Amino acid sequence: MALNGKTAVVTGAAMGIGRSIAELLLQNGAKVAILDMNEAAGQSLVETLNKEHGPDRVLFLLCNVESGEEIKAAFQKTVETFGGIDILVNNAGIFNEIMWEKTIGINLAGCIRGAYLVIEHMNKLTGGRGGVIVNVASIAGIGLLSCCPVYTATKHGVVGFTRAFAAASVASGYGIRMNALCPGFAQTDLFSSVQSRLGQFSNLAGANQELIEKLGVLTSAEVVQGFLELVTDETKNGQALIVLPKEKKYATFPVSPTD
Ligand SMILES: NC(=O)C1=CN([C@@H]2O[C@H](COP(=O)(O)OP(=O)(O)OC[C@H]3O[C@@H](n4cnc5c(N)ncnc54)[C@H](O)[C@@H]3O)[C@@H](O)[C@H]2O)C=CC1
Ligand SMILES: CC/C=C\C[C@H](O)C(=O)/C=C/C=C/C=C\C=C\[C@@H](O)C/C=C\CCC(=O)O
Repeated sequence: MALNGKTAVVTGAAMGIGRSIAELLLQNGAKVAILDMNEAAGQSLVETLNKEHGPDRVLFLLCNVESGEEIKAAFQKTVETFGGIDILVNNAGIFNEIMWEKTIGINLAGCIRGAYLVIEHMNKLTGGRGGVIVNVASIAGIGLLSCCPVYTATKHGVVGFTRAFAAASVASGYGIRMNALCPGFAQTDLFSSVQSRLGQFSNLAGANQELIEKLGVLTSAEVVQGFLELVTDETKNGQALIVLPKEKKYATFPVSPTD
């Protein structure tokens, strides 16, 4: 898929990794709808991006991914403004082992909500032109982080949903690909807040710090280096791309009887 002229929706794009993804898409010629619940940050970013890329390439829509109605309205406004949706990036996420139900509602349920609500705009069986969905999971969706079992569970859920949705879409003829981006630690507001949101297993903060020192910390710009291939390479479907400071690699999974 060539990006020039395509329309992308990025959730949680007012800052952090989502902002870097939106900027990369704009730099490659796409039009971008930025969905976020942080109105001040979203409006400020759009003003910046309008100056850099012109007034008709980027749109900010206030949207909480915990609400199906808000996602549905944002997708409809995007279609009315840009004429369709070719790319969805389910990026919005939080880290909070104390408010763990909220973490599940945003990281996993928010990702599923976005995917299921964008189908009507992409599905080739109902007049769509196909498309690609990238879910921002984490390397904690492949291995585990003992200090945060709920966050780990949400990201494992995102990876599992990605692989199963990708297979179902092919089997159904939707023409929609789905892949997961699985970064390691990255310097963002979420990362900075982790220590104060560890909850049940906050006693393991030291082990987490050792892991951070061992693996290093990515910038948001480094995180999205692998993102483009998940969108543009039409052979990538149901894949999970791990991005660490020293390497990028596709995760491998045990062969299952249903493969
Ligand atoms: N920072 C890190 O170390 C890593 C982050 N990730 C994942 O990357 C994604 C982005 O995280 P960061 O950029 O680090 O976080 P961040 O906190 O810097 O940015 C997250 C953005 O999402 C928005 N957001 C949060 N909840 C929302 C909701 N309910 N509805 C709409 N927008 C919402 C926030 O307002 C913010 O603009 C998350 O899914 C996170 O789990 C994955 C691996 C590593
Ligand atoms: C404590 C959580 C800190 C930040 C949250 C952030 O959003 C995030 O997701 C960071 C994840 C970082 C994980 C770093 C290392 C994980 C290591 C083990 O889980 C091994 C994982 C996978 C091995 C896969 C492989 O190498 O093939």
